Amino acid sequence: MTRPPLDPSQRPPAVVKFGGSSFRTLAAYGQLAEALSRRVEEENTRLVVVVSGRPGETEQFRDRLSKVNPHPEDETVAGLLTLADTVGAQLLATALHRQGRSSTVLAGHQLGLTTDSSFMWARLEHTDPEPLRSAVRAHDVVVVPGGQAADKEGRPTWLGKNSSDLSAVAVAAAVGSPRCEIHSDVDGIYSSDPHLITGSRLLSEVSYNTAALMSLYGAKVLHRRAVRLAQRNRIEIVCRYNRPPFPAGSVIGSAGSSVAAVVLNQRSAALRYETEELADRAYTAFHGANIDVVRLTAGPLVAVTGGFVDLPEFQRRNGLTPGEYAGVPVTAVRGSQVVTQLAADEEDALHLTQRLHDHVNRPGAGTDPNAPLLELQGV
Ligand SMILES: Nc1ncnc2c1ncn2[C@@H]1O[C@H](COP(=O)(O)OP(=O)(O)O)[C@@H](O)[C@H]1O
Ligand SMILES: N[C@@H](CC(=O)OP(=O)(O)O)C(=O)O
Repeated sequence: MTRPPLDPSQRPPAVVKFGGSSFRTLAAYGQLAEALSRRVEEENTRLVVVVSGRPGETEQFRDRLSKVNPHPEDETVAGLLTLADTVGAQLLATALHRQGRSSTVLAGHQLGLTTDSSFMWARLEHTDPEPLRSAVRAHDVVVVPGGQAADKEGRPTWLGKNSSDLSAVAVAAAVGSPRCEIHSDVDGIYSSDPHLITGSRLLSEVSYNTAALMSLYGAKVLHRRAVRLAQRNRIEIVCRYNRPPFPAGSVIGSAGSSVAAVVLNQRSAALRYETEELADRAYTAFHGANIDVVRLTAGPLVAVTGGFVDLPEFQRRNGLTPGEYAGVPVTAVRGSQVVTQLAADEEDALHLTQRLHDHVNRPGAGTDPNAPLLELQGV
């Protein structure tokens, strides 16, 4: 006797995220809706799909806002910049409806994710899983705009720039899914940015600690707080390419061998302060605001990684003596060791990264996590 298939509304849905790079054309919405619909049928599963706005759209909103008010209050920034992801979610939902697929959009204030009231880089404080779970019971596909949440008063908050990964992991935790699949224009974490650095290698198994470390120093692909939230909830992150058949490249979990990687983010900036004490104060202020920042030890230096922070305005608002621009940090990572060097500008950072990457991957370099990385200082 064959058993009836399990009712998909009773099982955790698959949680998948598609970054902005998945929606370079409007045709991408229809193509993705078709592929998602097929997955619902073939795997007899329900889906929660977290989507980002189209590439550059969030920044277009920022640009418009700054023309109306060059120093807008955080609440407005959160209210406006999160709209790009709302647009993306609605476009995907309507593409799914066109396929005849039942779907709904759950926006930040409906999701059950409650944050503090810091608006710009808000911290998740509480999750009520019920809104998501009941939407999953009612629809084949629930579409969630990334980066959105709400504070206790129901006001829209923003989890910060590029925070859709964090939304996806928070959603996976809420619906009890053991896995979160993150789709992008790369199929995983590489030993350096594969679009810029020749010879970048795919890292198939990466530990939470290494992924979080690379992200802290500015590697795009995965959001640092998403990795940490996944680690706390034992959720495996599977990185996949964003076109069918969505091949999986890297898995981020508790396993993962020691890797050698070089992190480049041309938007990162190091600031040099007059004294160590001023650098400490600046670090504390950035860190307290939930912005990715590293206190470099080679001097009174602070690296604000990942970009999209108005540094002069942040320092002014926080009463900090402004630091002087000290260059673009480039960081070599092996195991838990890190060495950061400063490049004069974006162009120089690219050359430095290539040199460091060639060096750590030279034949016979080995992967011993305890071998000193300090030798890199002279490269
Ligand atoms: N170590 C790395 N491994 C893979 N990709 C990286 C790395 N460092 C930087 N990147 C960049 O991250 C990009 C993917 O992140 P992102 O632009 O945020 O994608 P999405 O819009 O899909 O979320 C890649 O296109 C790649 O250029
Ligand atoms: N609106 C978000 C979308 C996002 O998180 O983008 P991505 O998933 O492409 O990094 C942003 O630009 O910050």
